[in-house]
Amino acid sequence: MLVVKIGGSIQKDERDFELIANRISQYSSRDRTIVVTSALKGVTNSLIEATENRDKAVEIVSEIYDRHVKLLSKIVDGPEFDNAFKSISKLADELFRIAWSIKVLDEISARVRDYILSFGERMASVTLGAMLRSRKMDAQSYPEPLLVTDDSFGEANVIEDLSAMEARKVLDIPSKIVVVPGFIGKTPTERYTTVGRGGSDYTATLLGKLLGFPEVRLVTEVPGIMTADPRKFPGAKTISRLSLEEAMELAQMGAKRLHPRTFEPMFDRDIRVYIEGLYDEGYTLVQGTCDSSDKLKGIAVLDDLKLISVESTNIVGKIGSAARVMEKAREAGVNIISLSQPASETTIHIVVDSKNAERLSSRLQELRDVDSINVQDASAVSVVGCGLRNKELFREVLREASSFEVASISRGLRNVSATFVVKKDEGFNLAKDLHEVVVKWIN
Ligand SMILES: Nc1ncnc2c1ncn2[C@@H]1O[C@H](COP(=O)(O)OP(=O)(O)O)[C@@H](O)[C@H]1O
Ligand SMILES: N[C@@H](CC(=O)OP(=O)(O)O)C(=O)O
Repeated sequence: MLVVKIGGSIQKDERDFELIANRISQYSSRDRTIVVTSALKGVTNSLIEATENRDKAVEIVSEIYDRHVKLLSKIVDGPEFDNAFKSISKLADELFRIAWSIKVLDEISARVRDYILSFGERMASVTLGAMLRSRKMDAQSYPEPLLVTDDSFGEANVIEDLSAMEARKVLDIPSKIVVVPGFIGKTPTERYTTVGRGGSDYTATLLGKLLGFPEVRLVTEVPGIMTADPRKFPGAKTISRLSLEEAMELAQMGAKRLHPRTFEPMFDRDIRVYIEGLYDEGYTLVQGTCDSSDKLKGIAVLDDLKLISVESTNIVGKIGSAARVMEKAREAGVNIISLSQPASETTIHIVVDSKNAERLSSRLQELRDVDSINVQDASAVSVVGCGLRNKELFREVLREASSFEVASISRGLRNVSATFVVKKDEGFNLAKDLHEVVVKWIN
């Protein structure tokens, strides 16, 4: 029994669906398969645009509907086409009605936004299921969420015991393959929610856990998790195996745009997760914890950040000074990406997303006892690998970093990562140098 997740990046055209059908056929011939699908490539972004540019919402929905119908006409035949066309048109009618209302009212709530986003994955699961059936595969679509969540719309938290009951419903469906939507959930009162961008990866691993399936496969456009983003680092190589700690660190820092919680369900469960390419052979296996053969695995770069330095000689030794700074971040609703303070306690460095910097720094100005607040462009470059626990390897990484003006160094989960905060214009060069060290040590 296995879960196979089909990413949005590989759902563009007929050729993609031909390859997807072959891949699913290969896995389902060996075992019962739950297929988790993302929305077609770009559809979630278009739906988000509809919620933001509300005067264009109807037009955008119309394009999304046309795209699904055109695709269906190419990949689905006969009576399967008629059924799928009816289901997609019914979903589109519902979506058109919401698009009209947000256009007319020019207003939207977080709940309605998630409701709108849910259509991407629901339409995709109808499309993919119909395509498989039209190829005489024993498949069924179940285009409703299996995850039950709280009502934190946009980043909903999964309620595992209720989700497990909901998820088991698919086991009663007699087909060998069941296609379900990723990314979306519903509250116990049946409101649609979403679990955050990239959430289909997380849906797949979570279903693996909830259904007790030992294997999860995330099929995507790159042949596995690579030593760096291949679009920016042409020398990036596929990582053959990642320990759970390494995978969690890389996911948190945005590698393969994985949902940060993708690997959480693997804790204390014996689940193997493969990240594999649709077009090129190659995969990454995520399994187990660090072992002695693990060296360095990859780098990740966050390069649209701001470093906010709060300086004051009045806060030295005062209990609660750091807490007051953090409280301002909480009040402003700003996530802190990295944080450091020297032992002299004269400065607190906070790294945040650029878009949040102004909001936080203006809140920080309200603090008494602060001499100055400086804001500068920054990048955070992280190296990941269990080998960083080894002094020799860590020294080699530090040697590379020492050619740059490093504002702070911090270590991640179980010391398997090290993050260097530097000026934005130095970020790429540091990443390039560290990537060379990683590629030298990758095993
Ligand atoms: N370390 C990395 N390894 C692999 N891909 C990466 C990495 N960092 C960034 N990426 C990018 O992630 C993209 C795949 O993620 P995504 O578009 O979310 O796929 P999917 O839609 O299939 O889930 C790739 O196009 C790649 O450029
Ligand atoms: N469609 C959602 C969920 C998802 O996981 O997509 P993808 O598999 O394309 O990363 C998103 O774009 O965030």
